[in-house]
Amino acid sequence: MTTDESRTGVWAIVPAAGRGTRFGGAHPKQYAQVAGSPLIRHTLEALLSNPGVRGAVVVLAADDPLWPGWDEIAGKALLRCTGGESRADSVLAGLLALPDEVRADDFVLVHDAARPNLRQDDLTALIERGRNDPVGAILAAPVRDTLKRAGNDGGIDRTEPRERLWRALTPQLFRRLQLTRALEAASEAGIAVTDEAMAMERQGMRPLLVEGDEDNFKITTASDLARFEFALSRRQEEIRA
Ligand SMILES: Nc1ccn([C@@H]2O[C@H](COP(=O)(O)OP(=O)(O)OP(=O)(O)O)[C@@H](O)[C@H]2O)c(=O)n1
Ligand SMILES: C[C@](O)(CO)[C@H](O)COP(=O)(O)O
Repeated sequence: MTTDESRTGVWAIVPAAGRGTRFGGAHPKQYAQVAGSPLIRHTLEALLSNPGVRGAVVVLAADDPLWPGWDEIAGKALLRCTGGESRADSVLAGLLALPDEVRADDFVLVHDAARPNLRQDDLTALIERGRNDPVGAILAAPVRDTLKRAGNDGGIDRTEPRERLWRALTPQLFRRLQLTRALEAASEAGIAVTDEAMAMERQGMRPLLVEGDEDNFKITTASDLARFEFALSRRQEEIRA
């Protein structure tokens, strides 16, 4: 960790250019209303209200119909750029759109717009532990359920071993140039990486797993929205208590 980084915080990239096909609805899920705000607002406030985050680049679809045009949240700068066909393409676009103050070896965060329920203590832990790792780190949750491999007939083929299995979450924290090169290499090899860590692993690197809260789930289907509304109301009750 350089002295500058410890003083200024890290920049975040927020991929928000998806169509939300599994979610359905008339508009992309990042604009679904929860407690009076679009989902993406909850995500951006969770990120930008943390003292360890300096600003964010939101990656939007070229035809995004609803971006409200915010240029700052929680007093932090909010930039935007246009995403691509895949989430990895969108993250690459975000990396290229970061301000010049973000140096090649500075750490940057990537966090899904679709993960609004990010806890401050998890975000802070990821930044602190990731910055002290030679490669970087991701929030993740250990698998606690028994895992089944399904057959084509809907029956169970077998139970999969779950020892040392984790579910990758976001944010994921890596150095700007290393992540850019890893994503470009995966793209050139025709490999569709589903998270940033996968691109880094392909380069022979071993990102650190930082355990995060199970409630940092991704809004993927419509039922996830009700789960977030409940989590939000529970958190607001905790604050009032
Ligand atoms: N080309 C893409 C695809 C996805 N994302 C973003 O990546 C995050 C995680 O992706 P996912 O949950 O799969 O969102 P969608 O791609 O919108 O969902 P679906 O696969 O159901 O269409 C979301 O914040 C989404 O907006 C993106 O920025 N660019
Ligand atoms: C990045 C991610 O959220 C980690 O679990 C996940 O891989 C995104 O997958 P999606 O299919 O693009 O939602």
